[in-house]
Amino acid sequence: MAERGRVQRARRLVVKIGSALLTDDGRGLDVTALAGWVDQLTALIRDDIEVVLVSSGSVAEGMSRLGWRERPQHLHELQAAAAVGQMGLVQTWEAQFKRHGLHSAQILLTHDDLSDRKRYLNARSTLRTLLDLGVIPIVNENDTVVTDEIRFGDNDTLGALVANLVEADGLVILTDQDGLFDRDPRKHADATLVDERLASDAGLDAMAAGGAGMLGRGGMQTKVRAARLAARSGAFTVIVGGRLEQVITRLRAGESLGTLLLPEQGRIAARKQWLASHLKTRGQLVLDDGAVRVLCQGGRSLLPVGVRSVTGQFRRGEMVSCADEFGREVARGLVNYDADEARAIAGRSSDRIAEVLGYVSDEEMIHRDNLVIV
Ligand SMILES: Nc1ncnc2c1ncn2[C@@H]1O[C@H](COP(=O)(O)OP(=O)(O)O)[C@@H](O)[C@H]1O
Ligand SMILES: N[C@@H](CCC(=O)OP(=O)(O)O)C(=O)O
Repeated sequence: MAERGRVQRARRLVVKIGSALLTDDGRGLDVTALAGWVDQLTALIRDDIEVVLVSSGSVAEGMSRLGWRERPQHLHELQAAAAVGQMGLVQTWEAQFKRHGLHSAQILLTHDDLSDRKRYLNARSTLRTLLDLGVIPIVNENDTVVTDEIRFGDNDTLGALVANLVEADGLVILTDQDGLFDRDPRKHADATLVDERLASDAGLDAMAAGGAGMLGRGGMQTKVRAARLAARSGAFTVIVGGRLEQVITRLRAGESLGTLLLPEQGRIAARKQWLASHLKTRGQLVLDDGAVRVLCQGGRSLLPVGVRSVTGQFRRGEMVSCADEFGREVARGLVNYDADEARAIAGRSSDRIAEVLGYVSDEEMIHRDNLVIV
């Protein structure tokens, strides 16, 4: 109960909606329900809360459009269904947000996009730019091209990774049950709803052991796992019934709906710990005194102008060490430019990056969120 204020205070949320909810249990896109969620999300956005939507439903909607009653066995059929269904999904989301004068954008990701450092930073910059522009990113797995080796597998995991990517305060998972119960409520009529736990609580696994619904992929197991992943960047997770009247608005008002799974540490501490665990550095940036001072005071990004020299070979997104003029390490961080580019823009002001490189991917050499002082 005590922690519900976190949901009220959140400034950036990832909201994931499952297949059964979106497609009215496989009968086809539930436009009325979708419109209801869009109305509530729009109210959040008007309140200056940034929202990224993770929408499942492409396979379920594709099956419904193609008149398939049973989930196909072959991967290429599933992928074909996803391709058909994704059209309907994005069209419907777009039309609904347009009613409120809001733009939306389709983002299809594969696991590779988030495991490759460079693509990770690109995905992150694009999502951030969309949020800055007031556009609602609508994310799904790129089902048409994924194979088993490169799939997230379920959108709960994808939702958590997106929450890590955009450093969301929280992940809200809308599903067809009112939340996480102590046992599968489809099989046990006396199951009781779990209100609040630490995401790391080992007792949650046994509760979530029942499988998924007909249309979903992961059931509660993937939702609990997603909550643990989200907790790694300090985000809370709410698992809640998407059919509850005004569910998003009521959560936002602090009402105790669904199950709240909490991280053990705050967002910034979690991120810094994650960064600090990257032991291997690929190169070194030697900073001038001004830059060293600014970084050590904390909370500031490293700009190219403060870099005197660059050693080593590294790529955008890799970890580099930052040292003062005497070679003493002062910080580490994920660098926004390849080594050759970093050399070319070192010592220059950010507004000259375009002139030197022909493009600007970021104004900072290392963004403050990706920097840890040592
Ligand atoms: N302990 C539990 N509490 C709630 N639901 C559970 C539990 N164990 C298993 N389930 C099942 O998980 C299903 C939701 O997961 P899933 O079908 O993957 O939905 P979604 O499409 O929303 O991701 C529920 O319909 C429920 O039957
Ligand atoms: N990318 C798939 C998502 C599958 C999935 O995870 O479904 P769900 O468990 O309902 O969130 C689709 O759009 O059908």
